[in-house]
Amino acid sequence: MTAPADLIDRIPADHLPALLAAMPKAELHMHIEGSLEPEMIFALAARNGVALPYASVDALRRAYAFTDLQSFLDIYYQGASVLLHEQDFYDTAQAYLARAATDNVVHAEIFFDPQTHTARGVPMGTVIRGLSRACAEAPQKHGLSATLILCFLRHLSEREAFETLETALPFREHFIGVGLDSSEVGHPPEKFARVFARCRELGFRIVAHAGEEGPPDYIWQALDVLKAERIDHGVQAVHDAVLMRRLGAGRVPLTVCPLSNQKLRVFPDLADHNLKALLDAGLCATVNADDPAYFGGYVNDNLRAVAAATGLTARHAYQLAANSFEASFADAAAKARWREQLDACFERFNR
Ligand SMILES: Nc1ncnc2[nH]cnc12
Ligand SMILES: [Zn+2]
Repeated sequence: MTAPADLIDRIPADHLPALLAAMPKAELHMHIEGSLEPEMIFALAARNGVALPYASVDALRRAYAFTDLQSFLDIYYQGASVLLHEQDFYDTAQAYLARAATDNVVHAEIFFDPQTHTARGVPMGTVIRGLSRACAEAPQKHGLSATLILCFLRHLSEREAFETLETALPFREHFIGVGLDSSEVGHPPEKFARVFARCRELGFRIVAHAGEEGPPDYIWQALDVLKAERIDHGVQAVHDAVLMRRLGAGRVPLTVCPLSNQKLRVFPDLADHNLKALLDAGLCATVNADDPAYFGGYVNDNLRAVAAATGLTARHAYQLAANSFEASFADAAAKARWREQLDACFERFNR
């Protein structure tokens, strides 16, 4: 069943914030290291005896004044340095999953950056076991399903990516796919062509950050060279009409992160964000939090803010939730179940 358009259009506009919060949704673009709230960074630093270059939680929060992606990444990698033990990774994922459930997230595909940790001497197994245990418990504990996607850091070399893949393979049943993140400009997807070819041979799902700050050409490379099934961000696609047609015709999902784009000055004024244009062009765009602890909000905060700033309607809301299910790597039965929950939610708001 699909909620009929006229039913959706009868939902009063002032119900939209509540509808956005209540509707079931999948979150497909969030970095677990980016869910470390300042309080948790300080608590883990104390637990593990890690020295931080900030005197207090407030001082750390005051440092979150980013000018671009790199200015954020420098602080983000520093924050992740408090994660040392399997329990730290478990606690971090568990805190995110509990929070996501309150936003009516029914399914999460979670990025992790192993190189951030292995470079500090943390074993790969420590990272993956901790995160994976929290994901495995999520259905019972929080009523949502959760899986992991391993991301390669694109500012590092192809060789280091291959080494990371090798080190992670003994744990391959714990992650469903691979992605590409970190400093985009100057590190095009084609730098990792051979790594991703190997990952495809191994049967991993493929995603890549592209077109966050980088040009549309990076999105083409992610699609044609890496064979990415989803593009993370992708908002620069609007500058290439041929690419827009390709993304629309192929229903290639874009995992868009509005508050991230605002805070990293991709769209300094959220009113200028192009999410609505992407949706109205028929693209499979979704809304996600990226790094919620750093950018001022979780997925519902993103939905609420971008809807208010750009004038989204109930129909856009329905499309965003439906797109998030379509774009997920879950099986068809789960997708059909979530779609029914979505329709039931919209029907409740119509009464
Ligand atoms: N927005 C972002 N872009 C690239 N790499 C990231 N790692 C964490 N957040 C990221
Ligand atoms: Zn991201």
